[in-house]
Amino acid sequence: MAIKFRLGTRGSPLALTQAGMVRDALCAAHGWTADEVALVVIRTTGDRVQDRPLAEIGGKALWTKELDRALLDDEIDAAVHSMKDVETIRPPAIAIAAMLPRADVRDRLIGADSVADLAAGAVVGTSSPRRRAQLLRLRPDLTVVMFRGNVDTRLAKLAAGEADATLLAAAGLDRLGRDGVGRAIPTDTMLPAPAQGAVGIEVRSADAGAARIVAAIDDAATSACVLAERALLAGLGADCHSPVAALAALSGEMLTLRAELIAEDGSAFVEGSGEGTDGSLVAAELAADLLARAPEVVRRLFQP
Ligand SMILES: NCc1[nH]cc(CCC(=O)O)c1CC(=O)O
Repeated sequence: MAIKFRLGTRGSPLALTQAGMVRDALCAAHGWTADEVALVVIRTTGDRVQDRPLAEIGGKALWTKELDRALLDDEIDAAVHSMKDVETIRPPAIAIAAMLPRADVRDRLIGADSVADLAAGAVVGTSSPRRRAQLLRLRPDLTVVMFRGNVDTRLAKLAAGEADATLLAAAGLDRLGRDGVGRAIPTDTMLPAPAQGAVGIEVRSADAGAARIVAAIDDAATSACVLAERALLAGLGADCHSPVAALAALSGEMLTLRAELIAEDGSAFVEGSGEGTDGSLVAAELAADLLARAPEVVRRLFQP
């Protein structure tokens, strides 16, 4: 047996599960056996530093920098990512080549049945500026404390009483077999992060062979929606420090994109939507529209 393809992944349980899903999809598409696809675990700065806010140690690049290097150094043929963690602007030498079918896009609340049901003044653990802003907008009485670490770490912190509740992506919980954990929050109550629930695969831009291999497992609707959500981030000049939520949906050729920008303390926000057949155009127009209508405290968080 010879290795036909090398997939780079982070080493967290969720990352390994997602890389396994990509391996299975590649095997099904190309008639390979599992041992012909190597999973190469790359340790990232984000995995090592758990005790400080991501913003302080450098943001989203923490998760992708080492995988980018391994890809560019030809140690791997493709890198598997949660698309939510992939920076808005990618190096020209790296291309997003495919996405798996999107999972449940919603956040789940763990510790109460709904945001409205949280006790007055409850403490909620999250390190996501979006979740923090959305929670405080809905419930200004809540106290939001920093919660980092992988899914298991956060559930352990909750069990240890460090907070009354926490929010996690349904996609991550489900993929880790925790489908019974928490209550899904409707997207009308809490719009998810751009690209939430999508697993993407990147290749070297110059590697047409790898791009072709990976394209065989692309879910076109997921790619169209997630690329539109990412184009919105680009139009806003937004990154992982930005309290922005966005969700696209496809109906035939028509793409609908909803988004909201929220002040970090939840005190102000702007929301809007757009639709059309060209996702990047819809995204660019919605970004401009939101910025034009945003209250000053919200607008100054964004630098297009
Ligand atoms: N930022 C961490 C991260 N990146 C992707 C997921 C979940 C899986 C997904 O959204 O695809 C999570 C955990 C979470 O937000 O609960």
